[in-house]
Amino acid sequence: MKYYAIIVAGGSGTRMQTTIAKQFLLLKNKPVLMHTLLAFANSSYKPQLILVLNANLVSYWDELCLKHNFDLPHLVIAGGDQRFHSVRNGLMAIKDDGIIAIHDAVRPLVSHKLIDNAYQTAQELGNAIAAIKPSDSVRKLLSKTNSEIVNRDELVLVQTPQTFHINQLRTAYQQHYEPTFTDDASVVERAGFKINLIEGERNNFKITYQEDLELANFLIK
Ligand SMILES: Nc1ccn([C@@H]2O[C@H](COP(=O)(O)OP(=O)(O)OP(=O)(O)O)[C@@H](O)[C@H]2O)c(=O)n1
Ligand SMILES: C[C@](O)(CO)[C@H](O)COP(=O)(O)O
Repeated sequence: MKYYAIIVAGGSGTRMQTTIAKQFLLLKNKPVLMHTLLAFANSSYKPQLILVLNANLVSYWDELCLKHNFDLPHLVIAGGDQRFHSVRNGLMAIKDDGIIAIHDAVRPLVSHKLIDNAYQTAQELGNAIAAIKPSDSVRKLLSKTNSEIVNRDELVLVQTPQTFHINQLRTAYQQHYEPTFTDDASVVERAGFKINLIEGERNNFKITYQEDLELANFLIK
């Protein structure tokens, strides 16, 4: 069986409001993205790595690799307008069958235990989607001035890795893009496949705002 990981890093990080996109910012003297690639490279499944980047930033990435002596083998693919298009571009680079994990470049604290569980469960069940239970209370906005409580026991917060038999993901990504496709599970579910949740990790948060980067700097080893 062949194992792959697509690390999506084609976004512009608008919510972070930094000049350099968040995936290139330094965490313990190394770009966020390098920590993420190393997490997958060091997992038991040793996946082949596919890195999706904004086409305009490929030479910048090459410079960063030289500067940080980063020589981990990986294939670089140009991203697209939305995360959906970036994943699809990465997927098109793979011709074989096997098991594929899709992971946000900006979740560098993902553990080897979670990565290994994701590959193993997807191999057995077709897919595996990391998720955690909300620890805050949750309310639904009804209007600008009105809201109502939601039963949080019926909700989970979805993370990556989202891991699939490649054929399942290929079938799903033949669909046209829809704004509700905010992750890979939503695309695969729309194609008619059952989604299998696995236990995610609280530390596997998505670096989105400045405070997330500060917390990641504190936690990363
Ligand atoms: N066209 C896009 C958009 C997003 N991503 C990637 O998808 C992951 C999750 O997206 P998000 O955290 O929303 O990143 P950005 O889109 O960069 O952030 P923002 O929404 O704040 O602009 C990130 O690793 C991001 O680089 C991507 O590969 N291609
Ligand atoms: C894929 C994801 O990280 C799962 O939580 C999330 O859906 C990405 O959403 P964003 O709109 O790209 O931040």
